[in-house]
Amino acid sequence: MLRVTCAIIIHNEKILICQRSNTMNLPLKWEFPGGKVEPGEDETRTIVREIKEELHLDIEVTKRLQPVEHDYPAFRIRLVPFIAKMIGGELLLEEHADARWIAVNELNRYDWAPADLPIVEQLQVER
Ligand SMILES: Nc1nc2c([nH]c(=O)n2[C@H]2C[C@H](O)[C@@H](COP(=O)(O)OP(=O)(O)OP(=O)(O)O)O2)c(=O)[nH]1
Repeated sequence: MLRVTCAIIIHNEKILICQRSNTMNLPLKWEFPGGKVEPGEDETRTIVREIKEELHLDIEVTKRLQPVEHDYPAFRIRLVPFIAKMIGGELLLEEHADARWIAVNELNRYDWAPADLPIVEQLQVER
């Protein structure tokens, strides 16, 4: 099973969502940014590292949400979501096609990676 972390980054009451590029797996799907946990790596460390590498942002994790398990045709994923706040840096996209700061009530306007749908639902309920 592929272990992946993702971050729901909050800043000025908006959430950062990112669109996967054409060349990535799940092309042009929207996601919460993050990436694969490396062997022996702590998940919190993974998410802080990935957000810095991919977006040039500094984050502080405030909460870990319930992990989601999802079966894609070619692999199975365990996606661990973290709520985080932006504490520094300036957004610069290293890998993604697009990124937007949006309100919670705009989440359902986007074409999400299937594994993210339970997280999107959870965020809307908790609002
Ligand atoms: N980052 C991220 N990946 C997600 C999400 N939902 C989802 O199904 N995925 C899938 C897409 C990919 O198959 C996998 C994560 O791969 P990735 O390409 O983002 O991770 P990475 O940066 O560590 O990978 P790599 O480029 O080093 O190979 O998880 C999500 O919300 N965020």
